[in-house]
Amino acid sequence: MTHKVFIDGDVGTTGLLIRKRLELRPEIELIRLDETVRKDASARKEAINAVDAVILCLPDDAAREAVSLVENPDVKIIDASTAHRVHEDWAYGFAEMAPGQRDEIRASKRISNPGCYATGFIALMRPLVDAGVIPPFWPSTVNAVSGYSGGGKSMIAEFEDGGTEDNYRIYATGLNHKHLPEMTVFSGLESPPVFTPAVGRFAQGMIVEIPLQLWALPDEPELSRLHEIFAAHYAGEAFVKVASLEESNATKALDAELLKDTNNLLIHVFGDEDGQQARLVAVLDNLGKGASGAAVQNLNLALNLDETLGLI
Ligand SMILES: NC(=O)C1=CN([C@@H]2O[C@H](COP(=O)(O)OP(=O)(O)OC[C@H]3O[C@@H](n4cnc5c(N)ncnc54)[C@H](OP(=O)(O)O)[C@@H]3O)[C@@H](O)[C@H]2O)C=CC1
Ligand SMILES: CC(=O)N[C@@H](CCC(=O)OP(=O)(O)O)C(=O)O
Repeated sequence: MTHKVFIDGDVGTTGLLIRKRLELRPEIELIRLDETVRKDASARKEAINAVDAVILCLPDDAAREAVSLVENPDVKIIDASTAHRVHEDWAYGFAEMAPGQRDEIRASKRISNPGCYATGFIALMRPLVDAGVIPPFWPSTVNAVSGYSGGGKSMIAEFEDGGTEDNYRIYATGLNHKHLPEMTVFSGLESPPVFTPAVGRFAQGMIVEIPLQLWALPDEPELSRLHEIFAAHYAGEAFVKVASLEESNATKALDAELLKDTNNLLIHVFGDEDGQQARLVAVLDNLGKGASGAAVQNLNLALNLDETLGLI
């Protein structure tokens, strides 16, 4: 049995990588629009309503427009944009986030693909909040650096065609990054973190990290307790791995490009010798587990296929 899939925006950064992954899959029949009509609403509407699943790889407004074109009650939509991430009728497409999330994705016809930074932050924060080690009122901070492909075609052109000489720059200085709503809702925290993103002169990959003063937390947890929580939470997961404390202890530096071209996310729990401070670190590919890999994982779930098909 084949499943018909339409990627709306399949020549963009995220869409193209999803297409490359799906083109190799015999059980997927990709419906494509000719270049001359790929932005034409009536051509898109016809494609959207003729398939089993649609993956939206569009700017937010175009994603909202695409959803308004749906008439087929059976079509499943996976939206890679920010438009529906905290919408209550949409399942948040982070299967590993919490017990029951994978089933919610499987059962839903509307799935939002998480933001790349949000994936790293929630992967680190949610298990600790659920375990009661970090209280919901905790005033959190998250620091991150992303490859420039995170800014889509325009940022890729900026870095590759001489539009900027920046090697590393911070941004979102107004503390208003678009991932903050999903970071807050799905971490279990009551207030948004202080989020300090940066972009570097490399195409793909990212590091997201949460610094913690362990002595200030209500139960003054030991590093090993945090590690135990992550190890138990992600046990058996194909795409989220937790480095052992020994490995983390031996890791003196970490490359943001470590997991590029994969759908993997690696967690390190680093700490100081006295057990007073921790750096919780997630490494992932902004275009992998942070975008196109996660979209393919969600598509597999939505179509009731093996979740790992077509992914490394
Ligand atoms: N890059 C990343 O790391 C991540 C991106 N995302 C999200 O995925 C979505 C796509 O991002 P990304 O691939 O980076 O962006 P790009 O700018 O690389 O691609 C967007 C594509 O959408 C096309 N497009 C724009 N408007 C329409 C329309 N009305 N109808 C049809 N196609 C249209 C663009 O056409 P044209 O080629 O003519 O400009 C372009 O090909 C965004 O919402 C983004 O926020 C999510 C996670 C990570
Ligand atoms: C480097 C860079 O600019 N990154 C993008 C986020 C990319 C991403 O994952 O965000 P969406 O899924 O919400 O598009 C940004 O900070 O806006």
